[in-house]
Amino acid sequence: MKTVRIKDVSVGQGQPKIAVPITGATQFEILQQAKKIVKYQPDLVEWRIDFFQKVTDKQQLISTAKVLKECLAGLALLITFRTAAEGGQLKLPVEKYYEIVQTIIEQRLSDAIDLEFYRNPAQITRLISLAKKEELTVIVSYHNFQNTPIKEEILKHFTAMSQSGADIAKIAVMPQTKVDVVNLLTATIQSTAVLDLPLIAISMGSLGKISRVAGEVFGSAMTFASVEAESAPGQISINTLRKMLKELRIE
Ligand SMILES: O=C1C[C@@](O)(C(=O)O)C[C@@H](O)[C@@H]1O
Repeated sequence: MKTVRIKDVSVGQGQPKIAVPITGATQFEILQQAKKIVKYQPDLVEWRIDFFQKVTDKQQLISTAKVLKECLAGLALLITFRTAAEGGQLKLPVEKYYEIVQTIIEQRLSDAIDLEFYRNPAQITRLISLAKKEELTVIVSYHNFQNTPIKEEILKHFTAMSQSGADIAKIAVMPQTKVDVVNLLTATIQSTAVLDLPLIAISMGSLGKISRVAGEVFGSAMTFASVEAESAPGQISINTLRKMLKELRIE
């Protein structure tokens, strides 16, 4: 599988890389969480800006990102605005979403950006190109907090995402049954065999926890862990996750 760099982190090779989300509502909370997270030295930090109360205030967004970057002392930063349509915290007109994402890219506020693949295709294509031009790594994503599509559909999602020009493709879905979890894992194995980009595949909730620890076996290149605050159901605390990833290493 092709590997992709986010800052100094090589994604798509070896153990899945650990990302820890920041979910603070205020700059104070964001920096408090960041300070705690830095102590655990994950591979990446994800700032979930849909949790940030001042996200629509451009100057606040820029200044908070700058202090956050300093606080992270060199750790790679991914910025994500998860829209309400895909399980995020804040309902905004979609135009505002494009505007916020554009600010992050143009101001180079992070090393990587999450772009929701199923927003307006022309806008997403434009933002992917812009991010590449500004040298941000692009993760295109699809989330479904209700259920897990059938295996053929997951394959179609990954294939379509791989053709978008993005660097990494991510799918996070909610299982209703054990078979849903297996289908996600199978679709991930099959997709990694034919697609030339790192994939991230997450089955959420307690039923899906296995997908968060077994990425090296099934072909998922990144996993999201918690330091106190979770950003999605089923996330495992970073210390536990580290032990499990180590145990499941393929020699
Ligand atoms: O896309 C993802 C994955 C995620 O939803 C999870 O299930 O761990 C957590 C989100 O913060 C992140 O943006």
